[in-house]
Amino acid sequence: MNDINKKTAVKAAQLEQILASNVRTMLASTSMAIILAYMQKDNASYELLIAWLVSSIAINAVRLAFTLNCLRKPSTDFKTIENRLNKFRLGVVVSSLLWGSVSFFMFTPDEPRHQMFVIYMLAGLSAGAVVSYSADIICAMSYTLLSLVPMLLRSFWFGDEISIAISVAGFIYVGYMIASIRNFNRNMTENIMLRFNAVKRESEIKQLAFYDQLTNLPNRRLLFDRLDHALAVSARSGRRGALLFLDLDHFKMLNDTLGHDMGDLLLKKVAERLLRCVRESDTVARLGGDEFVVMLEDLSDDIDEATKQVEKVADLIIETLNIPYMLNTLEHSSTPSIGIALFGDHGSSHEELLKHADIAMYAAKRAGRNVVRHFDFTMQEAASASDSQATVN
Ligand SMILES: Nc1nc2c(ncn2[C@@H]2O[C@H](COP(=O)(O)OP(=O)(O)OP(=O)(O)O)[C@@H](O)[C@H]2O)c(=O)[nH]1
Repeated sequence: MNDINKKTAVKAAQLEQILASNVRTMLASTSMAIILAYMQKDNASYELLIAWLVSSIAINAVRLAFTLNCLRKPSTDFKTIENRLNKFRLGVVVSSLLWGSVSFFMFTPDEPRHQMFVIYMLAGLSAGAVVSYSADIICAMSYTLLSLVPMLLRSFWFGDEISIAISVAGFIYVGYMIASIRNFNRNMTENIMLRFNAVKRESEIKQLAFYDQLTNLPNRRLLFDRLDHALAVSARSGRRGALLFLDLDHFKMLNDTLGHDMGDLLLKKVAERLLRCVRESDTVARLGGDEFVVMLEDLSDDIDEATKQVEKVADLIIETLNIPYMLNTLEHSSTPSIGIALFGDHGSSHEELLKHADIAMYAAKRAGRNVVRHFDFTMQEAASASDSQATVN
């Protein structure tokens, strides 16, 4: 997992967290703006108060609409996430500047109760910001500092003894808040990384358990899983399916003459070509060595029609795999032998189907290779007879 994925995961989680709490925050902030404006109606210029209130409500409405839009259309793209985070931060800065501006026109040293009320409101708001915005240190810090500190400074310079005491207490409070924001933010980032690493490990384990490491195709275990599912679906719907068992001809010779690495390269190229021959809903698996299996699903319910459909794919595979390969600088020709077994007609369990497709593939080898053979039960008798012959000998 690369750095960009890690960064994206962290930023996405940060954004998700701040967006999730922002609807509540916007409603609380708007209510507090209305209450504050009402309470200060006799202590500030009426025009300024109305302008401030309207601006606060407008910016909160824009931020709310932005939040709802992001929540409705989540993104996993790094650039989009970063862009949204920056816009969100801009909204936070504008909001906190508006709250900070309160210190210029709602500063009432002659009305200590009102003065305390304003400071109490701003402190409450910034405490809310620690909870809501700590996932992003820039949002949390700017909200706390820009909204509360201007009022504390004014109280300190222009207030009486009690205002100065409140201001000093306020600065201690801001110091605690900054420490909390940093702790919360560090813990959250660590949590995100732990979650991210756990997901990454899980996907690596799945990859090892269910996929072939050389070609990245599903392995035998995943093929059987999908085959069991496909057989159940086919039995219910009546739509047929098929297994194509494919073995490369004289693959050993390539290994012996050009080396194992060239053999590996051919196997990878064969896997790529096979994937191009089938629909996305079909499965191409590697059983091991030079053996591949293609599982076709959702074929016609009519046996003749289904047989034609499978033959068409098998012919396409033969044609595609017969095209010479470039193995580094060497041109190499390879052919496959293919055996076909149809769901239901040639077996109703994964073991049976695979065995029958394998028997058909051996019939294709015996027929001279680079051909397709359909399974029929006489092949099985022949295979059993030759097995018993081998045992007797
Ligand atoms: N390069 C490479 N070779 C492998 C791998 N796994 C198995 N093999 C080799 O694949 C070859 C399989 O050969 P076979 O299918 O038995 O024989 P063949 O030469 O293809 O002959 P026919 O199948 O009868 O046409 C053996 O030489 C194995 O050692 C692998 O992961 N990479």
